[in-house]
Amino acid sequence: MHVIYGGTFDPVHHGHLRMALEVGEALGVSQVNLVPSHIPPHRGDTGASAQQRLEMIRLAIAGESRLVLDEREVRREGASYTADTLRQLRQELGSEMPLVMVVGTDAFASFDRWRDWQQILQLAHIVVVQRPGAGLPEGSEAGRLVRDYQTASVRELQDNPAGRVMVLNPPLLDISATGIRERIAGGRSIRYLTPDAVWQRIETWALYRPPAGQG
Ligand SMILES: Nc1ncnc2c1ncn2[C@@H]1O[C@H](COP(=O)(O)OP(=O)(O)OP(=O)(O)O)[C@@H](O)[C@H]1O
Ligand SMILES: O=C(O)c1ccc[n+]([C@@H]2O[C@H](COP(=O)([O-])O)[C@@H](O)[C@H]2O)c1
Repeated sequence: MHVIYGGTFDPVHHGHLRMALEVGEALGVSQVNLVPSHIPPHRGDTGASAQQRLEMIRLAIAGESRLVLDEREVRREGASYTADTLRQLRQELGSEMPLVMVVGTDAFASFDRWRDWQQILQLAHIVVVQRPGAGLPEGSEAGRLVRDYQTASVRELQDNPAGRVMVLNPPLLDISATGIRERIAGGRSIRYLTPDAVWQRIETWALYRPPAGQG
């Protein structure tokens, strides 16, 4: 089973890293592949460049063999559409290998506005991770997919290449990249929200600070 976990990672933090390990363990895989977006299709500018976000992930996962950095979206450049990434992976992995995309409920809530979203389920399974405070809106397509496709067992993901939706409820850390950027902008500490090597790099690069004169 090949598991990918996409995100903006602006910056990567302990919430992402713990969630990746929890999901990897729940699915019984030895690796979870982190796929940072080059340009997230649905957001404004990122605070850190794509290369800086890659480097922070490298620092965060150094020495952790269960977490792997997949740089394909940054190398592809342009807007990063998940459907493109999954098509590329499907070609590489062949038609039989189970392919899983992990996504939090906050991001999955807008799934029916993702490019080629109907094709995504033909390419991969989706594991939806329930984030506290981020439910799936009543009557939304995302909510319907969870209800209609929801599968009970990891076994079903293993036995099929794509097309199942599974909801997981692992213990999560209440950390967001927005909270980290806001703390820095407000002159507060972000220590212990992200690995020390990432925290130090953010300091060195002076990321996420307000432009001079506005701080
Ligand atoms: N603390 C967390 N625990 C579990 N999953 C998380 C956590 N933070 C983010 N995620 C999930 O990680 C993926 C990538 O998220 P993203 O890079 O946007 O991080 P974020 O912290 O939500 O950032 P932002 O605050 O900028 O939106 C999404 O699927 C999101 O649901
Ligand atoms: O492909 C799309 O249209 C699309 C739209 C919104 C989000 N996504 C993906 O969802 C993942 C989480 O997004 P985000 O904004 O929480 O970082 C990330 O891998 C994005 O590329 C993808």
